[in-house]
Amino acid sequence: MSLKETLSLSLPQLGWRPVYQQQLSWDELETTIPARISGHHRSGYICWTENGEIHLDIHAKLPSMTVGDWILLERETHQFIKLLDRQSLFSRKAAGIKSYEQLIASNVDTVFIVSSLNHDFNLSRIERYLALAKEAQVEPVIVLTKADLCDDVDDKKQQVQALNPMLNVECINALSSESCQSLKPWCKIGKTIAFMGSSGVGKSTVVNTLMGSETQQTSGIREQDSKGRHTTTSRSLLSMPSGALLLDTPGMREIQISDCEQGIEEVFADVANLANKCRFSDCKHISEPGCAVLKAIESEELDERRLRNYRKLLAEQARNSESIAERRSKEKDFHKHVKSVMKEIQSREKGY
Ligand SMILES: Nc1nc2c(ncn2[C@@H]2O[C@H](COP(=O)(O)OP(=O)(O)OP(=O)(O)O)[C@@H](O)[C@H]2O)c(=O)[nH]1
Ligand SMILES: [Zn+2]
Repeated sequence: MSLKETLSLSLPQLGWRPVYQQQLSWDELETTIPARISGHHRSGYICWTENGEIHLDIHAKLPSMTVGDWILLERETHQFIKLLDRQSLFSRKAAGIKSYEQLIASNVDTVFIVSSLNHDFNLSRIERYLALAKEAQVEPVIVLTKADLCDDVDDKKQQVQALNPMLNVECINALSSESCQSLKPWCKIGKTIAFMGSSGVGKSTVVNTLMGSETQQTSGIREQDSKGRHTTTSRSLLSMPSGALLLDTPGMREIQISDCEQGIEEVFADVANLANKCRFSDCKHISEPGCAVLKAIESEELDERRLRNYRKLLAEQARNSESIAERRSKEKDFHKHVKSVMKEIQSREKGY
């Protein structure tokens, strides 16, 4: 482990706040320092502290951790002490397997769900990302890009707003710094932000515009290794000119719906509320008498597309969770098989 020179950010600039501080005992206040995981490599974690960067080697006693996590390190030796409770977590889970959870990102304050206003505009896709954000317990902001290429910006904005009147929806030209100013309220000092959205919608463009001229400097902070050579270490947490922290991992961009029922139920709370009013408690809303959902569609209170997407996402998340579970169990079987073969070889070698 070594302490390296890095951009020196104060604890509040790193996202530290009372909810983490409260988790420290009197003893820990004296003997430990807080550190935030800013990168993850095969051999270890890159941790940011108030006094610079620390590399934490992976060893068996470490819990499963991810970029964005807050941990405590022993003040002098920088030995790992504990992982602090997370405020939010993006992960992939497999249904029925408690121990299997692939962590993607934690302690994100705001996720920008990016969708473009041209031919990629798709309400169902936005709902899918909303479900992921809800499941992770992160505040979503819908960012509709390519406003400069769209003739009916207001109409499309209203369609998105109709998904939920409480939703924050911003329409921008991602190439214009002035236009991106509308995202600034979520990019304040110490706030951790992330981006989701399909390919080509303009995520990198928004990031580059928000980063301004500092992109190069921040995305690959150059540092010297012991021989004085310049090396670049990849980090997934980047400090932005506005003072916010951008959490950008490949996992975040590729995230799929799995074991996300809670998130889906929250995004489609209106459908669930209607379903509660159906005459039969096991109503499938297909052709049953007294179905409140079908009645709402008929009276145009509920968009049929929304019901279709609700069903589709529920089915998809069940399928994805199952396939993760299946793969996991095959992996386990394989490891068991390898172990038993190794045992047999060993006992043969010993001449039993
Ligand atoms: N005119 C205009 N072009 C935009 C806007 N946002 C993005 N673009 C263009 O759209 C293309 C794709 O943008 P990217 O930022 O690479 O999209 P992305 O979401 O990062 O895509 P991936 O990296 O594949 O995930 C680029 O050519 C951008 O210049 C916008 O608001 N207005
Ligand atoms: Zn019904």
